[in-house]
Amino acid sequence: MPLNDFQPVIGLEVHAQLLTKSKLFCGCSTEFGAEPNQNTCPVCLAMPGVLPVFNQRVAEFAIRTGLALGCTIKKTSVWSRKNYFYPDLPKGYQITQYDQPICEWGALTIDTPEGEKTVRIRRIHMEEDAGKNVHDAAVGESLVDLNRAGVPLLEIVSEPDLRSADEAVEYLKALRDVLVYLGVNDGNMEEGSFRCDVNVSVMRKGETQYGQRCELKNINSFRFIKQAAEYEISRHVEVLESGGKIDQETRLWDTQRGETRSMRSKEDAHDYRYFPEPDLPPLHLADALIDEVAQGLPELPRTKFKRFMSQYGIPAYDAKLLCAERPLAEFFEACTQHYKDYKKLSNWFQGELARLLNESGGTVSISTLKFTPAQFGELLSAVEKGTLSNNAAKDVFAEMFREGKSPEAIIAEKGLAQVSDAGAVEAVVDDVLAKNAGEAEKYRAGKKQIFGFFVGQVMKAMKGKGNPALVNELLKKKLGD
Ligand SMILES: Nc1ncnc2c1ncn2[C@@H]1O[C@H](COP(=O)(O)OP(=O)(O)OP(=O)(O)O)[C@@H](O)[C@H]1O
Ligand SMILES: [Mg+2]
Ligand SMILES: [Mg+2]
Repeated sequence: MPLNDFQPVIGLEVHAQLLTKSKLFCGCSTEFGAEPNQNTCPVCLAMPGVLPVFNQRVAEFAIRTGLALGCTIKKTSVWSRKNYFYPDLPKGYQITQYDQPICEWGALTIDTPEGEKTVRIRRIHMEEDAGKNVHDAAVGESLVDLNRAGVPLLEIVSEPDLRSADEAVEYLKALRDVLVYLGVNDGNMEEGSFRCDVNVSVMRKGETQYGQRCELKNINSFRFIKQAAEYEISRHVEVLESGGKIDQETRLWDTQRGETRSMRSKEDAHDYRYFPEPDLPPLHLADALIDEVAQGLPELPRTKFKRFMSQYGIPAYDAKLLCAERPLAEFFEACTQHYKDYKKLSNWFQGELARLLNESGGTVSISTLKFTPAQFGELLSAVEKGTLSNNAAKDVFAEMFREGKSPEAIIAEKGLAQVSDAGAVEAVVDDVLAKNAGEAEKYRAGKKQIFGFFVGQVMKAMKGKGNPALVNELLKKKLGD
């Protein structure tokens, strides 16, 4: 298998749209989904003579991201012009950062089958997004929407430290989780607010010199990223095995055909004729601002995940699911104040809660739940105490989810309380055994398989509300087991 003779090498450039209200250099809204060209002004339309004004919030978001990823925050960074022509870029250049970005040298830890791995992050810089070309084949027109022009982006550039498509996907998932936790990005790949260029090369095993890379542009799902990277790795191996050579290229992923296709030969930095942006001074950051941002950093997903395992004694699988989203993790922690069997609590999160959220089709989220952590705790405690059967608890929970009533009120209203009073259950057991004396005789004589029949009779008499453990226990006792 020739593939095994080669080592894939992958480096990722992530473009993350920042969740600021206004654009990078003007006051236009960054909101997604507005009518085309609604969120524009002379600055982002690139009218002659306009000047950019830097949105300070963007620096705060960049610092927050840089600190979370362990980067050095540069006290001085510089804006540059990256020149290229495209219809969605009316200025003819993009304002970005080049040789002096705001953050340098950080890292992100990911899980691989071989254990934890640290992927180096070379740089994070701020830049403006371009507009969007919309190709309408039906009318045979290409249209330009400039709502996105000037929306702030962070470009987060990894070192070529990834060694497989799976590792690349792990890195992207971990990075997306961090950005969403920080509140700087919404993580939405479909809408393009989290996008990624995948740089792929291969080298023969044992070599130290990296091969020529190809850059796969803007792939909008983890699944496609994995497919595209794997396709590209095989393509490189095939070309090299047959004596060919890889050209530095920008390639597209064709979802329909499941293959990558050449788009253009990859430009080198000199093609862009980068130079310092004359309309913006270098950005100087005060220590006080960096300190303030550092103070406000939340606990990050990986730290939280590890803490959940140790503090609550739950398996990695559970901790991972619970920490996938910050509101979910926070709600779980709030519930732990009211119910102490953390594994059982986690099971309810994965089972009933996840099911109901899913069934709501997105109309209910963790942040809009109608019941409180205390009520969730009350419900589970009622099951624990035997006041409520597990099945009845599911009905009560669904009602809490829909109506936001307290479990106590629902249990009373629906008459769901389970009978755990030994005297009351015993009376019914005695009655059932008296009415079925013949069957009881057979049981005592060895026909043990009819035990379920007695349980059924007792439950029927109690309209399903007998505490099952107690019913079983008393029946066994009375039947002489
Ligand atoms: N031989 C290689 N194989 C795979 N990836 C590589 C290789 N060399 C560099 N890379 C990766 O390619 C990416 C280069 O990104 P960078 O932003 O520095 O430059 P660029 O792609 O030339 O610029 P642009 O932002 O204009 O696309 C990095 O993520 C880096 O890790
Ligand atoms: Mg880049
Ligand atoms: Mg690139």
